[in-house]
Amino acid sequence: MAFFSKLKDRLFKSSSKLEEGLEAIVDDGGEEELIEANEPAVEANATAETPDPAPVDVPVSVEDAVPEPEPEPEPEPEPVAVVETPIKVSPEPVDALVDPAPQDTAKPGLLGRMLGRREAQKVVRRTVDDDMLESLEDLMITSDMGVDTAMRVTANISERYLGKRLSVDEIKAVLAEEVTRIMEPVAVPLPLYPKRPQVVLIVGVNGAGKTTTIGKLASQFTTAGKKVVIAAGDTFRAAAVEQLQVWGDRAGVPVLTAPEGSDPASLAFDAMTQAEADGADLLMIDTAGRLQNRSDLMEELAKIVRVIKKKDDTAPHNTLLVLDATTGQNALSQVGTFQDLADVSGLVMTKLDGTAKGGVLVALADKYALPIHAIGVGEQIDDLAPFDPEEFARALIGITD
Ligand SMILES: Nc1nc2c(ncn2[C@@H]2O[C@H](COP(=O)(O)OP(=O)(O)OP(=O)(O)O)[C@@H](O)[C@H]2O)c(=O)[nH]1
Repeated sequence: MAFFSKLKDRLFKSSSKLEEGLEAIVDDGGEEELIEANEPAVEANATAETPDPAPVDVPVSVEDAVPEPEPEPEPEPEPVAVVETPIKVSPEPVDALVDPAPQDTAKPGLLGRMLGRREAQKVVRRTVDDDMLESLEDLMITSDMGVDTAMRVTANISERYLGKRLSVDEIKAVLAEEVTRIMEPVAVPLPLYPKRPQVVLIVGVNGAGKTTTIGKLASQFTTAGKKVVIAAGDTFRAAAVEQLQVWGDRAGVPVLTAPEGSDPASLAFDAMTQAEADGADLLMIDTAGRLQNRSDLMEELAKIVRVIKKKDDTAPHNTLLVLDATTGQNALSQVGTFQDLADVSGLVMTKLDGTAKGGVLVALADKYALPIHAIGVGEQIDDLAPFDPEEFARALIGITD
């Protein structure tokens, strides 16, 4: 199955919520129209404003991302976007002006057919006015896209379409275009640097999906030919360490552990030593997610960073915050909290499958503009996908091909 339809199927809860809302908005005050097949609803110049889709994979350059104190002996670094490896989708153009799903078809009469008239279709359209825009704004807010985003998107729609008549499918296309535009700048694959080992610190609350994401990433990096080492930094929870070992086995990657209750910073230091000795390309360090005791966690993370820096003062090279999409608006506040605790460099959003809260990604992008490196769409090892803004927008809004 193509990944696009997979994501669409998995985001169905978000999309069906939006879809039902849009249908209700258009039905409320909309009127049925008979249109010629493929007749545009609004002037062609509206499409002229459609932005060109940005390239999906935009690796961050090494120079920009990691200040190197000494020049590397290697030739000019080539950032490798590991999350783009397994699945590649070609974005499809958003055609805002064609109503692709007629609800009914009226056959032309004999005379019409003899004169070669095209088939007419029935479609319900509603005039874009203040009431309609307000309903649209409310729908976006209840779909977790955030108040600011909802206001901005409806303002854009108002500017382009006020007074024009749009069908559900046409509004969906316009919305997908707007969401794509917001998401494009944050769609940045996890960068790989020539620095060995590249140290990736994984942070996030318990249950967000850190262990699973580390396992999935380790598998993808390994498939991409990278040597990976994992450090089980949540030393206070034996179950967490065991789970990480299970994922390490699945990915074929060694997991370094320390006795229960021992200092996570000391494990991080040992892991650095071993990763260096092994010539590992990547060291992924899991961390605890006990937000209940914030100051302890802050101290723990700060200490891990301090000892890592003793080995390599440019490390950690990435601090990934793993967020659970099912927590909706809570994911937003977690970003704020973890930005205070650690220097978050990018996000992975898990559990986008089977949630009606996928819209929170739009609010996150709009508010924090942090790179979204990948999304989790299931519990299996392959269920980590590159973040493709257009694909996401179409899946979120429920556009069918
Ligand atoms: N459906 C779905 N489930 C996921 C995804 N990612 C993780 N999970 C599930 O979420 C639960 C928690 O995942 P973990 O990886 O253990 O989360 P954690 O952050 O390491 O949690 P702690 O070990 O408690 O710190 C597990 O049951 C995972 O299978 C995803 O993308 N989709």
